[in-house]
Amino acid sequence: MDSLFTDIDPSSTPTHFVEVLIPLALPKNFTWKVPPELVSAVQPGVRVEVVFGKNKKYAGIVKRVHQEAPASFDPKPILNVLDDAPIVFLQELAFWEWIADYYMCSEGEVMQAALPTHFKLSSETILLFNETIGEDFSHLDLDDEEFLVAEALLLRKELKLLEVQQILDATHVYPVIKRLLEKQVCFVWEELKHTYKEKKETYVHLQPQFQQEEQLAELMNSWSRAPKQLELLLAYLHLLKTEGEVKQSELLKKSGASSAQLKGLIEKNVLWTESRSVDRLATLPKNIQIPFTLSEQQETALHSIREQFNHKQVCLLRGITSSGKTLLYTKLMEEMLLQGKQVLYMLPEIALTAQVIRRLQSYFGGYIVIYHSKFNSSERLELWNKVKSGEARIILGARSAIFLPFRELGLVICDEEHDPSYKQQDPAPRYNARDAAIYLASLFNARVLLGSATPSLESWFNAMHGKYGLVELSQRYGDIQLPEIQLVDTKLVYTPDRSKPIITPQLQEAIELAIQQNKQVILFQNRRGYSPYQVCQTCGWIPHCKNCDVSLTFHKIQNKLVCHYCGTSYPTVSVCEACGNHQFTQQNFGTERIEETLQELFPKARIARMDVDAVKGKHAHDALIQLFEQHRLDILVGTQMVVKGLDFDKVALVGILDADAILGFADFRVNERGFQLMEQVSGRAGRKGAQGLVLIQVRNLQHPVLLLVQQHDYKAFAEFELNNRHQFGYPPFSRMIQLSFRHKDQNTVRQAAHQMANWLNPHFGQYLVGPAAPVVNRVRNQYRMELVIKLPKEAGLLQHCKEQIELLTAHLHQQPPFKSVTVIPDVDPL
Ligand SMILES: Nc1ncnc2c1ncn2[C@@H]1O[C@H](COP(=O)(O)OP(=O)(O)OP(=O)(O)O)[C@@H](O)[C@H]1O
Ligand SMILES: [Zn+2]
Repeated sequence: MDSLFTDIDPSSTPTHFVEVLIPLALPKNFTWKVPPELVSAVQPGVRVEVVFGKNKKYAGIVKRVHQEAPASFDPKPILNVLDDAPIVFLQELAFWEWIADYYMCSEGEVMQAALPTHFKLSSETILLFNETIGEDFSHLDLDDEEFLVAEALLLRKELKLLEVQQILDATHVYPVIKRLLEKQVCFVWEELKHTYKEKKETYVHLQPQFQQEEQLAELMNSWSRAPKQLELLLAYLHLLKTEGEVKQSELLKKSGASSAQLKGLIEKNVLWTESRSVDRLATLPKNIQIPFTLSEQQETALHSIREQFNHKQVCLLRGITSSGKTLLYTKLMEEMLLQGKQVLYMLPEIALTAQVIRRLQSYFGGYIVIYHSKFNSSERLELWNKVKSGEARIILGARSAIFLPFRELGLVICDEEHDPSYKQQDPAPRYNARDAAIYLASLFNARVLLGSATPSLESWFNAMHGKYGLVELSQRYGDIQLPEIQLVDTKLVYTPDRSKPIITPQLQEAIELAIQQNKQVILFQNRRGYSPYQVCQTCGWIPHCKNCDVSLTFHKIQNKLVCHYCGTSYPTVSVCEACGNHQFTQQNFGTERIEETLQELFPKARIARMDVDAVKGKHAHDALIQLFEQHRLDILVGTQMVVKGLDFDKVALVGILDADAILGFADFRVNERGFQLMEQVSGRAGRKGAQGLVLIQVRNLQHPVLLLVQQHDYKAFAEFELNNRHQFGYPPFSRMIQLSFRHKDQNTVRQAAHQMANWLNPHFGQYLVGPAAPVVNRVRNQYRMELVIKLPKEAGLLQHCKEQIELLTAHLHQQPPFKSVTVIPDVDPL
């Protein structure tokens, strides 16, 4: 794909122009002129240095080289070409264009999201000195200019690109920086979003000369008189086989050997050790080892998927919880690997746990690489290059992995395809990775497998109407029954202050029984913190955030009130600001309070909480999962986090503590979300051995969704809910675009939203909903209004509507009072 523009002849006279993407939200791409001496170096996908605006410089990406002089202005020349070969392929450029177009943002914004930091340079960029390089640059082969900047970096530790400009002749800066980055003299500074500590671990490897079986056998034969060493080596080989790679700590534990004995083997040049960050991309041997065979049902399903792929690009696999969907994916991945194709395997971010990673690594060794948001920029770059070169073959990643530079993509697997976290909310591009992946795959003529026990209604609808293929797995692996679901009526439970009971007697009994039988329990509540709000007992006053229009959540452990929208925390209140009274009640309950209650009820049980407060950073999350997996915990209480794709053997009981809160949400997707959540969390129970039990605590027992969850009847649910959607013209029967208006003044934002609605009215009047203030109408001191357009699925209508919105937004911004109103379009909002 590294194709050059072959029709460009540098000696010919016509002027060449380039359309360049720069990382800004511009209404359209800009054009620059190519000076004759640079013509031979420009091609789509390379970076060029350009000046934009008064004096801002950017490294932009060439999208197109052409000879059509712009009619209305004389373009400035590009200053430099930074890359010899394209850093992105033509497919990426086409993909970015599609995303920008479909999700209504600029290609520059897509580029900003897609590229590793390392590639993104602008006048604002800050360079950080790489301390590990030391003070001696002699081995780095720096030229004079590189040396000058390296010296300055050593001295100052960080430099703005503008400052580098002052050090060097201004025309040279970007190419010099590019080379210094490649030589790792410096890094591009990026805002550190995750401040967890890097965790180091020592890994043990076999020296290459013993990786051949014969040599190894010979070595072990010669050791008959060194049993301890032999034992150590055997333990090593065993761990290698089961775990994929060997940690020093585990090896010593398993073999019972001492560090001195291990050191002996290292000195003998049999083993070697390496200390690396746990997240660092593992360099496992490249081999495939798939130790299981599919059940008859799984085999049939695999067959059907292949069959569907013969004539459909996308296939939906609906397999009930614990039916073994992962194993089907594994077989398909193996096939792709053997054909020399790449596979993108997507999972929601929080499902990307060590449990999943370890399993896949044991099947595919070094063929598999992992990509998620916790990686730092050099790791991302390393991975980027591995994908681009084709070395990485199976890419396991979260949403943003769709932006990697695939070379020969053959298959995309989107697991838990219904998961809302595939949709990026902020900032632009507000894409849905599942849907975007389907477009991406089409550029490669690759296939897409969507998998879920509870598919989104959009995908189900597409499968029902033949747009996608459909394959089903309707039995759990090992023919275990789906768990029995019982409803517990919380109205019948007395509490002194007439609040909702946290743990009903029935649930308490079931937990006791499970623990007695040496089983585990998962409890689900979709609220974190201690209590969602405190209410003044006398006048009903509730403490609110000063920046947002929401009540504050009490966090008992920190002893603070926290706003879950902007993150601001406040001291707890003891005096009502309205009436001066001192008595408050805690309304409802979050995970913190449940944990506290459990500790009182089950003082001997080992209890842990899994929510974003309890597991800051990925390691804490993984550590908890491991504790639970090893049965060093009895009860796990958590939010959404406990729902995603976890596979534990010993969970006999699942409790859903407040189903009314799940089903009482004001959103047209509430039933769908409720069904998915309850079915998925139920699915954690009884995966191995005996049938599990689920208790759902609820007031409104008559809710139709509950009955369907109880019967595990996804199809009936889908039919019921599709009926509702049809009646009210919601997706999948329409396409939605949501316009969000934000401004610090409430009147201005209201007027702007109404103005926009009036303008849209003649064309789209019958499809407009609102404008209206959302439930939380002020966040971070910005007032919000929303206008929703529900478009019938008619050819051309969506495009026409997007064009109108863009036009009218520009128009709105020309009206003086609305100049600074932010208008955010969101296509297919979730
Ligand atoms: N053919 C098989 N051989 C051995 N074990 C299997 C087989 N199929 C499934 N299993 C086991 O059954 C369990 C459930 O499989 P898996 O996790 O793939 O289910 P799933 O369909 O992804 O469920 P969920 O949607 O709940 O995540 C796993 O522990 C898996 O190893
Ligand atoms: Zn707030």
